Amino acid sequence: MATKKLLLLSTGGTIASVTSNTGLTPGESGEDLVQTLHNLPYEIDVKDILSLDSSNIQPEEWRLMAEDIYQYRQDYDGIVISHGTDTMAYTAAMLTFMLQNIEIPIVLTGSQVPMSVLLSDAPRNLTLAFTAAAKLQPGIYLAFNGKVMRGCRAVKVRTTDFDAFESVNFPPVAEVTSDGFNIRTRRKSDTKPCQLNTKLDLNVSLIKLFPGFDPQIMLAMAKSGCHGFVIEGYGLGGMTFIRRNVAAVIGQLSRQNIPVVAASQCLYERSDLTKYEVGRQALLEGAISAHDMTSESAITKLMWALGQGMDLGQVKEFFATDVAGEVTLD
Ligand SMILES: NC(=O)C[C@H](N)C(=O)O
Repeated sequence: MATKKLLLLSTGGTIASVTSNTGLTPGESGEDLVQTLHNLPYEIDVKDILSLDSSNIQPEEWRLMAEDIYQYRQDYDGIVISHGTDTMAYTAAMLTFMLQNIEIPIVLTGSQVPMSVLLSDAPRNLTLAFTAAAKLQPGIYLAFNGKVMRGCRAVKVRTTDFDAFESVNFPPVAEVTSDGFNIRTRRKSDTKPCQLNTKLDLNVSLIKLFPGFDPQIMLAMAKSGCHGFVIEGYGLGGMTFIRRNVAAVIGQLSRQNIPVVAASQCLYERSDLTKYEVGRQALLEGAISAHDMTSESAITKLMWALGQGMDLGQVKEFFATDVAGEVTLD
């Protein structure tokens, strides 16, 4: 079998960070990272495209990554992106929407400890990412601490522990066990060609409900240009309706063609607005269920949907569609 040809796009993050007077900051190149790995049975090219802590990664950087992936996808069997962990799940979710039907595996990874530090988790995460990029079917993935998950299901759940990410509401696609690289789940492959689409509407907001939240703020935000909301409600997606009537505000926003997606503050399982009165009122007023999507996927999906010029009805339909494995619809 021919040796797989892989590309590393390095973007910074802790994995590439060095100590400075102003705190840990990216300073190592992709070549530095790859050189610390030994005996990888792949041909690896490297391009340094960014050198940022991922807290500084924003839609402009998502676009750059998506464009580079799109440009190089036919020259490589797989692409690895080294990236800070803080916003990696958002990047992974957004790339899922920007690069639908991608023809090769794209695997994001990073580390909790810089590559240059003894006992860092970087070498094994990067090795795992290259393995996943060589072996998995096409798609956008995140590889960390022995697990590879769908990018659109990943959530950062720990700030310092090596086990920083979890695959939420969907099992990891692959895991490292004593048998080696174990692929657990496969998805029906699409044969449609990949389309790069980086149009986004950034005028969106992600709100976490708390007792006492005044929903009038959402109307003020809409007035000053907010085009869509994701609200993390309680439990199955419940929203307050006495005194501070969130459901009624959702109705007002819906009548202005402004979508409100109802997600849950609970990390696991799903939002279901049909069960309780506090959910049904919101549903009747036009709330759109995020089902079992992560908030990272819900907000990036909304940015992308509005970027396509979708109206409220189309956004509703789009959220009832599984684009790339980000949602379970029953
Ligand atoms: N572990 C990390 O990579 C955290 C770092 N602040 C980043 O996201 O770039």
